[in-house]
Amino acid sequence: MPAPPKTKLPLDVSRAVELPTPEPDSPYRPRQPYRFSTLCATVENPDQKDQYGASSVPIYQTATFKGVNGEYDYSRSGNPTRSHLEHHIAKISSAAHGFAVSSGMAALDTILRLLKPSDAIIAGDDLYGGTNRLLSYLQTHQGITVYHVDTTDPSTVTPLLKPENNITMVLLESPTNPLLKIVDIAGIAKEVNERLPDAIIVVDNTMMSPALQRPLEHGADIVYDSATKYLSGHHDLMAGVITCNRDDIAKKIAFIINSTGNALTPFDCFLLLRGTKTLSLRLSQQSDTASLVANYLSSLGFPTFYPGLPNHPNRDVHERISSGYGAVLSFTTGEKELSERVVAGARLWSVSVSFGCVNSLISMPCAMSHASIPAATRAARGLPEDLIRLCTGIEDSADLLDDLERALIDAGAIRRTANGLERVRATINEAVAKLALENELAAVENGVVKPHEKQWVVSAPGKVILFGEHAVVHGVPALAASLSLRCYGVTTPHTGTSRGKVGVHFLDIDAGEKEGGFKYEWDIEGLPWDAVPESTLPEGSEVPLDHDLLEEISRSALPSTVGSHARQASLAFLYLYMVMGKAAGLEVRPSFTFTARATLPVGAGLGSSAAFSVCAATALLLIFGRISHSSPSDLPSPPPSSPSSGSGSSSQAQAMSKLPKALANTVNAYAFLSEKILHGNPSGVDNSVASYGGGLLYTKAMPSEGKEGGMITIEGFTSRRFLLTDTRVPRNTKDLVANVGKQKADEPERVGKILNDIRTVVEKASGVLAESQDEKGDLATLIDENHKLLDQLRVSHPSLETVRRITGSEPYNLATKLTGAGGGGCAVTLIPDDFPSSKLTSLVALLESEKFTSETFVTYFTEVGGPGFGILSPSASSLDVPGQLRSEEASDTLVKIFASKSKAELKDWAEGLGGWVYV
Ligand SMILES: Nc1ncnc2c1ncn2[C@@H]1O[C@H](COP(=O)(O)OP(=O)(O)OP(=O)(O)O)[C@@H](O)[C@H]1O
Ligand SMILES: C[C@@](O)(CCO)CC(=O)[O-]
Repeated sequence: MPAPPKTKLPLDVSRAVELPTPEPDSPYRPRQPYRFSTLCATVENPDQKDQYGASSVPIYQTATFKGVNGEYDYSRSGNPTRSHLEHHIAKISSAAHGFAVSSGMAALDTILRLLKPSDAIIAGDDLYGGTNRLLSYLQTHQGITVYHVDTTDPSTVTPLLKPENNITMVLLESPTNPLLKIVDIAGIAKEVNERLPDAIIVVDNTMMSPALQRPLEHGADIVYDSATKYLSGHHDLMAGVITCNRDDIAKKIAFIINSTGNALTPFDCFLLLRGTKTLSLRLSQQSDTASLVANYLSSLGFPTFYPGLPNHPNRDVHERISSGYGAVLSFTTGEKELSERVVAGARLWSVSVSFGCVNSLISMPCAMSHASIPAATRAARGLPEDLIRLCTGIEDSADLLDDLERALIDAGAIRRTANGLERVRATINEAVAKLALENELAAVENGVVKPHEKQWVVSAPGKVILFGEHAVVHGVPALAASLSLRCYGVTTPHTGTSRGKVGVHFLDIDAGEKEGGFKYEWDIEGLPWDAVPESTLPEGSEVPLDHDLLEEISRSALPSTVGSHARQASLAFLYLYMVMGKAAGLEVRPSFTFTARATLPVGAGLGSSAAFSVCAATALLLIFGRISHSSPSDLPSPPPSSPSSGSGSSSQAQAMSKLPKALANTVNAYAFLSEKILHGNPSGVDNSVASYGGGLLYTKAMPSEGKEGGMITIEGFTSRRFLLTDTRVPRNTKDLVANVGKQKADEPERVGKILNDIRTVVEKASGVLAESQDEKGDLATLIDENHKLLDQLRVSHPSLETVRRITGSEPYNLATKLTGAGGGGCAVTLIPDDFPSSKLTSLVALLESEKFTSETFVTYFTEVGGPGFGILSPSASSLDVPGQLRSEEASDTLVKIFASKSKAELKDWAEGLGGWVYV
């Protein structure tokens, strides 16, 4: 186990003037300003000398003071014990002003009273339940708009910083609780100051305390702490502190505290002052222990969230403004019940809410501190139900580790083997695979091996849209989820005569599988590189498609004989290759073949184009070395969620992810470009589902209408059963989407009404799915309604009506609708939980005997809600030639096997290749 980093405690020379530094002993050996622990221990206010020289600040336990012109008259307005405390807190927080109130929430309430009705506030989407509750109250009772965005991704904040949004406050917290996500406080503060100079930046610093982080030094206007936690340290009082440098803000805060009467009582001020004297000492030991525990859990393969771990996302951002990693960490076990057993089994770790105490605590946030956030919102925000939070105290770290280990063993989360402790459950394999992938990526980054000299294997899921297809292109939300049917992509490095060429091999399309698919190679230098603009990656939430470049590639790189499926797919691949290639500016451009094959039916409405696009984007990002072992984020992420949705984008993916979210954002942004080539005017729902996986309520951004897009994860969808029927009637999404667009332009009123009706259906369906119960069968009615509305948009087809007739008739009585673009392709049928399997078998037989073209219908009974894109970890692969994927022979063998497997075998074969790492 690596030794934990020692917590560095800060030395801030810039504050020297304010410090009670003694006179220099001699001009040649001047004294340094006091270090932080000295500052903590030294309670000294030169303006308030004690009349008797008391070493400890006395408790002025009095409500009133006699006289008329004295400094104090009434303890609500001021009290000497409180003045001492406030001076001390300001001193250790690099602040000009400090205030002490009755709790952390009282501190936030005081700050939020600076807002006026119609003001708007930006806040994170991974907030403490109490903060969330207070913000929700302000929204409903005070006319304040709250934009919950993923503040760990600054690009979700920037688009909101417009004067018309009336943002007057930005509320940040870093690391967040309980997922320890890092927010770039300094970066966001700079951006806010530039764009909205009047907006106030508020930071909740409770997790770090002034010992490890002083946000006022990094652009914050107001900082508050729940002093119940580290500042007091003993869980024997409730208190909140507020610090700031601006006199105008301080004046208002003093006014609010005096008016509301929430100032801290004298006795609690005394206790808090006493606690702060040991702050530095406590947090130093607590952080060191947290680091040990985090490394221990992570080495066992538990997904562990702690900023001190080498792979913690944005660790570098944290290190820029903090001097330690804190004493809170969290981890998941993979199962809620397992986590419950671990928590119940701990002895030394007390089961308790809150943190910051000298005693170690263990809790399950979803059942405790975050229980006030509704379950659906928690899920949408990516808070795993099995998350365990640990807050380390000052006990001996060996005792704490021993106690935790016993709890993990007793709960069945780990077991002893001859080789030591081992995590029970298959997920240990994922951890190994991830480690191997990271090593491979590190080797690429360190120049040991060129990324295009390696063979990469990637995959991405197809999708089923349950509600809202077509309408989603025009701004209506859609409900969709990933499928276990996937597209797979393999890159094979070129050697010999193929060097200098880039090729594609699409095994599923045009010539078809039997003939070996479509194969083509281009002379890399012969491609129209001059047509690629210098920078095609502008700032903003969406990367636009360069139609001139597309036209040029189409004209000069593809002969007219290439069929439409292969033409579109080749165009999308070449476009991404050239855009990334130009940006990479390599002397020798990567020479390889990209081979694609899917278990999904191509062009049947199950998102084959998006799965293909995500595979191509991922493979190319790997080839160009753009996927590093530290998460890249050179493309903007998806749009932030709307205030009404109250949730961050793709947050489920984020919390559960093994591949970083920033990477998923980059993949998704490129895949969206490819989808624009394949679909013409896509909504982005298909590529988002293929990138992030799971179930999504997706809304497209409509900049022309000033509407922001967003997505939230939906759980209820993925626990249901669906039967998919492919009518085998070929259709083309691009044409169908264009046709609906034309109807909308020609008949705005008729189409506008249909779109509105679809919106109502989607809203009702989201409600039913969130309830997770559908006793009245509402979902079936809504499926039927949605199909009829799609029929009015002229995207149904007689073959789809045949599926509806069969599934809807006796004895089945099931609801069916088209899915995807319609015009043929697939239909989706909802199968109730209690639907007998014998009936299902006879229904499938009936459907599979039906046909519309020369091919009979094909049914799929596939799982929904699986992971997003995946990368095969090369060194964890169990290929015939283990660990030698780089050799030409091994590469060749891999593609040959890939092409030779039957569709039915492909999934198991690909999964059996070794360790896959997914989003
Ligand atoms: N496995 C694949 N190999 C190569 N190209 C593919 C593959 N799958 C899809 N494509 C590309 O995507 C196109 C199909 O896209 P289309 O949008 O019509 O169907 P879909 O994505 O399955 O349906 P929907 O968008 O309605 O869900 C193909 O013509 C081809 O260009
Ligand atoms: C028809 C459509 O709504 C779904 C295709 O799967 C198009 C899109 O959203 O891009």
